[in-house]
Amino acid sequence: MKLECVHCGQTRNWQQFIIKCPCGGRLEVKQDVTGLDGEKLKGIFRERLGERMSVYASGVWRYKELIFPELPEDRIVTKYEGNTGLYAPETIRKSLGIRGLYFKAQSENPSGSFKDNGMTVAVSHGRHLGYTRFACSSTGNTSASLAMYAAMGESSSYVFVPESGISQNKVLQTLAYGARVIRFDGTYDDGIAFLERHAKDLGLYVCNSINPFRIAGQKSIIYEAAQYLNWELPDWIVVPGGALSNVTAIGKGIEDLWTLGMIPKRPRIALVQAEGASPFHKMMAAGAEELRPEPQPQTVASALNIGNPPSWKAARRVLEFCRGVTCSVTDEEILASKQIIDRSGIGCEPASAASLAGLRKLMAEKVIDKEETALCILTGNLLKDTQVLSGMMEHERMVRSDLTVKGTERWL
Ligand SMILES: N[C@@H](CCOP(=O)(O)O)C(=O)O
Repeated sequence: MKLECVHCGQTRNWQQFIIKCPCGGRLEVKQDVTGLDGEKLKGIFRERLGERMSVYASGVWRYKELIFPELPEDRIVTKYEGNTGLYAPETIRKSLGIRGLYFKAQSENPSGSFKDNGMTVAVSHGRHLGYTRFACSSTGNTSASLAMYAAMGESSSYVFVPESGISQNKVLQTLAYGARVIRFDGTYDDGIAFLERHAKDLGLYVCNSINPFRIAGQKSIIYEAAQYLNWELPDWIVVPGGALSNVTAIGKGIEDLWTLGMIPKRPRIALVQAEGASPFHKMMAAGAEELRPEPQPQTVASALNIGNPPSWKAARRVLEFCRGVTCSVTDEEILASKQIIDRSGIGCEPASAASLAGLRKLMAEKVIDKEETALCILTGNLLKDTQVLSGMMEHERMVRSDLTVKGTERWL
């Protein structure tokens, strides 16, 4: 495994980790999977499904050969992340009129979001290199995940959290795991810029998705979905997009499976952004060469409140590889889809519901055909954002009762 700069192409080994190449480019993990035997791997991954309390019981480290083969097992910090549900909600499928529909609930991860898939790898790597101080900029899910793994690894975490536009629950979760929370006036993007400039001097190991080990771990989301579906993925993978780490990781994961002949066809990716924070979609729709950052991103889906997504170049490359499309959806569309997902019993945070909102929109626009199949990625847990929930709460569904059988017609 090597780290390669996406800008100048310079490579370094994974022990010589830095968050940004001296030329200013971002680093990517380059792993040559061509020597691996896809069929043999399927057998190994199948056997590991029976593991309990070993690192291979994790739904990330089950795929270690494709993620970080060099890392010694005893350096892994795991909470048996991954292993999340794949659901086929029949009522929603029927109401959409699509041939097949799945939800992959990354919200069922130990800290309640998909960040755990990547964080276990980043924190394990950092600790192996000898770091004891970990940091991130966050709208809340990344910080909660980092704080949890840092605590598991008996290390410290320092998280930079914007003063506004984020969910208080996530900050409380982060504090509860013992992180030092540094609040600031600005956006997630400002926090990233600060860490890129100062983390090295402060001795901090950065755990945002600009860290390529996060992306390597998040590839497991699509490996797991493929394994659960007997190595045959649906026609479309629908992914919400803020910082764009998920779409990047899923695209790279698909590329690995395809290169190794482990899947018979390459699914397409649909990337969905919230309208008030959609610089990537705007760039793609305009056929522009460069992303124009949005200084004031604004959406009810707080996890998507990102105006300058760090992974946009990598995301564009994977969309090319997967013949991807992009779209944006309004806050109203997001909340309407969230209600559908919540009432199916699966539940999710607002950002996750952008996937279903996007699927509905792309079907209405006939980009996705009803004869096709789709898998929506749900990124965060329903209880991650109770502020939004109380705003949505329908009080007419609550009634008072004096606990006598009289008046039951009001609620029965
Ligand atoms: N929604 C994210 C913001 C992006 O974070 P990153 O982990 O991709 O850097 C959050 O939870 O902070």
